[in-house]
Amino acid sequence: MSQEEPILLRQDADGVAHLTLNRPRARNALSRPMIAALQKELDAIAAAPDIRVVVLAGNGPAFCAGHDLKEMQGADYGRAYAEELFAACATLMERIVHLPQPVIARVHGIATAAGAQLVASADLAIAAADARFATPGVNIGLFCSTPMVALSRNVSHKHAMEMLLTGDLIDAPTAERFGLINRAVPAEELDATVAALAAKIAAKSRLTLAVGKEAFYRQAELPLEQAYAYAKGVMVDNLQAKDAREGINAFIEKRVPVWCHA
Ligand SMILES: C/C=C/C(=O)SCCNC(=O)CCNC(=O)[C@H](O)C(C)(C)COP(=O)(O)OP(=O)(O)OC[C@H]1O[C@@H](n2cnc3c(N)ncnc32)[C@H](O)[C@@H]1OP(=O)(O)O
Repeated sequence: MSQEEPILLRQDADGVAHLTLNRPRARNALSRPMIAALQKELDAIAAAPDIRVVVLAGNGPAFCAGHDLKEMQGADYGRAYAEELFAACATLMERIVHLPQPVIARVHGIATAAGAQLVASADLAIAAADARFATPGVNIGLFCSTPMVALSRNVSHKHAMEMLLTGDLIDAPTAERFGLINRAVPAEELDATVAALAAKIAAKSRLTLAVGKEAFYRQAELPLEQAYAYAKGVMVDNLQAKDAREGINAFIEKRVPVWCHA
């Protein structure tokens, strides 16, 4: 794949796919072609039986500086352009949440606005200790309404409001405290930490990961009683799967499971 492509894809032998935003000179600003390319790769990954985990990263000095403000200006801030842009962005974020494979955001540098939204939409996020995050739309008169959807589902009400209303950059330890990321690690440990996390998850059954990820998001939207009823159904179905039987048998027989959906 050419280095000029907006999205780079690399797949490791252990089932880990690496998706890299690749507009470093524009700090990986999410242009329409960039969003379309990312959507296309994720759609293909969703159907790929040999991919079990996805790592999302940015090339160059930043993870992602949000939507492409020059593209917006070039489109004269038109309503039709905006409708298409924000619909595509929402579809992209939903694609990440509904992807059968877990997604890990590997964050370095800056993650702002739609870049912070990507981090919040990922299932897991590991950041370099010097990474910084913000929803700075409020500073340019464009409130981060779509990033708000993912942000408010990840960090507390007051932390989300603080980020959205001030637009201030927060550092990685603060992002960890807010719950926007799992961990902040020294920059030189970022790749090893992400690789270890990805490998640990990639060793599980692909089916079990997909069942669990879908169940997590669906139950979170339900009232308690319905959530338990739904989760009960998921467990009943899950127990019928060959991988559940194999995992339980392997435990009892004190051996490593051999997944059917490896
Ligand atoms: C609902 C959601 C809304 C949104 O997503 S709105 C977007 C909100 N995003 C922002 O407000 C962030 C804007 N960018 C910045 O504040 C800074 O950049 C950074 C802190 C991310 C990085 O700073 P540094 O490393 O010093 O780079 P640099 O010189 O500012 O930028 C390098 C080149 O990248 C272009 N660029 C940066 N961000 C964007 C962007 N979001 N859209 C379009 N271009 C961008 C610049 O203009 C410049 O370009 P040139 O070299 O031609 O001067």
